[in-house]
Amino acid sequence: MPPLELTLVVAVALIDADNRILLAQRPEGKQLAGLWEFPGGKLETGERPEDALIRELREELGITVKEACLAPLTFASHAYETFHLLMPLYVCRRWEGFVQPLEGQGLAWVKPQDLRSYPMPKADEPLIPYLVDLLGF
Ligand SMILES: Nc1nc2c([nH]c(=O)n2[C@H]2C[C@H](O)[C@@H](COP(=O)(O)OP(=O)(O)OP(=O)(O)O)O2)c(=O)[nH]1
Repeated sequence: MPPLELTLVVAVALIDADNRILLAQRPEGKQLAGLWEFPGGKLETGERPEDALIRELREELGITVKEACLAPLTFASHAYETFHLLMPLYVCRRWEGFVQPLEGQGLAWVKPQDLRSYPMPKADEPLIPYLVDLLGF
């Protein structure tokens, strides 16, 4: 079998003042539709990961994030059937503007201990303990 193509996606756990994490629901018609994920997306050609994340947050949620407010937490490395996902996960507690579902996506602010109640893509499941460790149960 040929090796799976590597896909780089950059994502963030936005954390509010109550230590809740923002999850976004993948829209109908997209791969993994209906599952709850961390905001972010694929890099465009030649784009730096941090720039891609800042762009996605503006496009999807209407917020402005400064690169200095993005702290690396961990990453996902997961073989889906048709590609291998490598996804750095940042955390961010500071942004400008109000979070809005600009692409019609469902949004939920979720306590760390409730993350498991939201069906997530397979790649995301191993990330949950890192958030619980960071934020407490
Ligand atoms: N944003 C994000 N994507 C995730 C997560 N977990 C996970 O497996 N993925 C996968 C789903 C998709 O296959 C890929 C992200 O691609 P996407 O389709 O959302 O990215 P995009 O907005 O740049 O995409 P596109 O419509 O231009 O294809 O990563 C996650 O927590 N956040």
